[in-house]
Parts: sequence; structure tokens; C-alpha cells
Amino acid sequence: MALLKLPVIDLSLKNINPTSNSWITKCDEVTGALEEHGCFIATYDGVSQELEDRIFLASQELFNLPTEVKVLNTSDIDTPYDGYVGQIPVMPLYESLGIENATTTEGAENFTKLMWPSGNESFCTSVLMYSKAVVELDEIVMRMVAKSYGIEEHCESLLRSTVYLLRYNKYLCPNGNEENSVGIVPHTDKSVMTILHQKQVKGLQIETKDGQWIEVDPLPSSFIVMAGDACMAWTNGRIEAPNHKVIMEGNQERISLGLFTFIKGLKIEIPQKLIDEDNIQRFKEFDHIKYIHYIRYTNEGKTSKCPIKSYCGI
Ligand SMILES: O=C(O)CCC(=O)C(=O)O
Ligand SMILES: [Fe+2]
Repeated sequence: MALLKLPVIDLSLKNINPTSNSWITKCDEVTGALEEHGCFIATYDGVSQELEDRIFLASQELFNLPTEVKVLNTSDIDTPYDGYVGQIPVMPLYESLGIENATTTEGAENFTKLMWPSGNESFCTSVLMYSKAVVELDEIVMRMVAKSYGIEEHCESLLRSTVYLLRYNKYLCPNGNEENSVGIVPHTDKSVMTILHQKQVKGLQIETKDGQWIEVDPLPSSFIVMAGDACMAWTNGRIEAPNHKVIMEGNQERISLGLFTFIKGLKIEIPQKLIDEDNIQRFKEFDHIKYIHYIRYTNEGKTSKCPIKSYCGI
């Protein structure tokens, strides 16, 4: 295990000031971290301790539901992200549920009704409040990247077409059976960005460009901001989606929350500013939702080593 650490960048709302002289330096710090590692750790005060406690408490209620209820969380052709995932032979410790359009009242209510037909107001409110608070962090990061690259307008149109998936992940402890310590197998995310939050129990590992794995320590009020495949295409390969996995140790269960961003109703194309003689165009414009279909439903997409390249690479 590498002793490397990911950069920690303070993005607390109280310290964010886009009109300050040092703003562009801060934007370049964020963009540089993403270019180098594909991710960084943001300290962020937009989620209060109370909200954090609520959202993790809600996760216990959710995972405690009977499996026959949890499997009702399915996905469809318009929103083809995974629904309930669990009892997979290669990842026996892992269980997960995804809430589509988690930032909208309709999205949070639909999911809540599906899980608790007689209602669960507190769960629904927690999901909405948490998702909205984390979206704010996503928007800050996207705008910082856009500022560094001078592609602000392009970024605003992407933000207007962004939909959000909130995923609750639970990992059982391996109980000393270290051969079965895989929580989640190595993968890149298919999103534009993913914002992960882990509570107390570590387990997430990120692969560096030279093939070493970095363990991510849970820090208070911190979020892991990670680029997905779509970000790699959007930035013409400047920011690569990092490979990551979860390995469980010790005797504590682990809960994490991921907010994933997807673009709907607008094709993702590389801003002209990011294409020139030295940086030739590496990806064609593409539809993000169709890309998810490709990965989930086609053999080529399922087996490709780098699906974003095989889907829309030039
Ligand atoms: O649990 C984690 O920290 C990572 C989860 C993850 O990689 C994913 O949901 O795509
Ligand atoms: Fe992931």
C-alpha cells in the first residue's frame, strides 16, 4: 500500500470567494489535483453534523428493510443506472441502493414510497437535504474546473442538464476472512463527477497513474470528489477517471454515500477551447445515457477495458 496521500482542498462555503484575487489559484489547485489523481479530498461545511448523522441513521433504516422490498429499487431504460445491487458472488460483502433524481421532491418521494408505502417523511427529507447540499459542492468544483480551462459557458449548459443519483452503499465486515475482503471490485465511475462520503470506517482505495493504490482516510467533514468517464471525454482526456475499489478490513461494517452526476437531454461535446494542434480531439460528442446503456447492455461495453474510449474515442 502506497503511503501517498491525496490532496486535501478546503472548499468550505465560508471560505469560497470567487471575487477574491486568489480565486484562480484555488481553481487551478482543484483542476491540477483532478488532472494528477482524477480525484481529491474536499473539506466542506455544507453538510452539518446533524444532517450527516441523519443521513447515516437513515441508511440503517434502509438496509434493515427486507430484501424483497429493497429489490423493488429497479432501473429502467430512461434511467439505466443500477437499482438495488446485492448478493453478487464476486462482491459478497456489498449491498447498494440508488435514488434517482434525488435532488427533486418527486425523486426522493418516489423512492421513499417504494420502500415505505405508508410513508417515511424523515427519510425523504434527509435525502433531499443531503443531496442538495452535496450538489452545491459539485457545482463549485465544476465551475472551478471551467474557470481554469476558460469554458464557463459550456459548463453552465452542462450543469443545467445534470441529473443526480444518490447511492447508499453498505459493506459487511469480512470477519477475519481476508480472502473475502473485496467490497467493490476496481472500476471507474461512469458519471461526470462522483462525490463520495464515508463515515469513520475506511476501505476506499484509489489507483495512481503509476499503478499504486492509495488508501483514503475518512476525515471529518470531508468528501472525495472523483471524476468519472464522462468528465474524461468532456475535458478531452485532461482529467482521467481514476480506478478505485473498496477493500474491507477489521470488524466494522462500512457505509458510504455517493452522489453521481449524469447529463440528460444534451450531448456532451468537448469545448473548442480544449482542442488545438497540441491537443487533438480525442472523443466524439456523445449521449451520456446512451453510454450507460452501452456499458450495461452490450457485450462490447461490458467487456471493454476502457469503455469511454471504445464508445466515443477517436
Ligand atoms: O464506497 C465507496 O467508497 C466507493 C463506492 C463506489 O466506488 C461506487 O459506488 O461507485
Ligand atoms: Fe465507484
